[in-house]
Amino acid sequence: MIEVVHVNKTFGDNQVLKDVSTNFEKGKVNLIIGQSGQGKSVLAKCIVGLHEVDSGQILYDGRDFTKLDRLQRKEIRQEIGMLFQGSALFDSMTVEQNVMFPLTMFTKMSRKEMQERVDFCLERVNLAGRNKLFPAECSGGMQKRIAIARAISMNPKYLFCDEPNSGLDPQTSILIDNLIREITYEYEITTIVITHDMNSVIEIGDNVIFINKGQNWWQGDRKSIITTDNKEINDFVFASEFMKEIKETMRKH
Ligand SMILES: Nc1ncnc2c1ncn2[C@@H]1O[C@H](COP(=O)(O)OP(=O)(O)OP(=O)(O)O)[C@@H](O)[C@H]1O
Repeated sequence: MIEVVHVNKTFGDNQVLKDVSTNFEKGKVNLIIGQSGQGKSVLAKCIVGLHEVDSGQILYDGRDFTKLDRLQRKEIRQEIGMLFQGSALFDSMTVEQNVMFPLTMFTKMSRKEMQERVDFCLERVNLAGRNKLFPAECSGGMQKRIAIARAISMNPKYLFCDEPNSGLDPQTSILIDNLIREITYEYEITTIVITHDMNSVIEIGDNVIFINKGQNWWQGDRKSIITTDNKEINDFVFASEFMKEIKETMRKH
């Protein structure tokens, strides 16, 4: 579990995060949603230590990241898998080399152990045998799955996904969402997904955190999002006529 406790973050005279407290639960898909510019990325960057908080605590299973020194932070960072927007694969490396990269950087595994781990991770994302391809030879959905294989290669306790569905067609988005959910449940990972995809909210939102005006405005699961009367979240999630219809249909059942 990751706990965020009374976190504040200001840039100049712009207070972006205002006393944000929330929990990201273990073995669950935790979604951060909200309009553009409300502080989602700043919150995520504070959690992984890319921004220092002004005040407050970030607890990784009880370990206060804000109080740790560089080496202690490094230990926690090695427990974090990152899935970046646009996959961020190395174009000059093969699929296998991309997935192996964190293992060569951060572990003392033998070549054989690394190979076994890479094969296992590629198998897990349904890319067995695609080891020698280059990213340019792979579709957008495949690239995302390679990035997921790389993110889980170190057996992470925590998984951060920044807009995992951006640039993907609806069907492939569902496949990626399902994969993220399966992996989260299977390995009991604390997964945090920043998303603008309302389909993901309804499909995989075990714990949804709605950031509005720099605050944790609303929090609940995908079922309570259907029934909430909170105006701002309703306006945001059910903005389109299509989403309004889905809400009405789901409310009736
Ligand atoms: N490094 C920075 N320096 C100064 N201001 C920043 C910095 N990073 C973010 N901000 C400001 O913080 C606010 C929130 O930005 P943030 O990137 O968290 O929004 P977001 O909710 O993730 O939006 P989007 O959905 O568009 O990615 C914005 O006003 C932005 O200008």
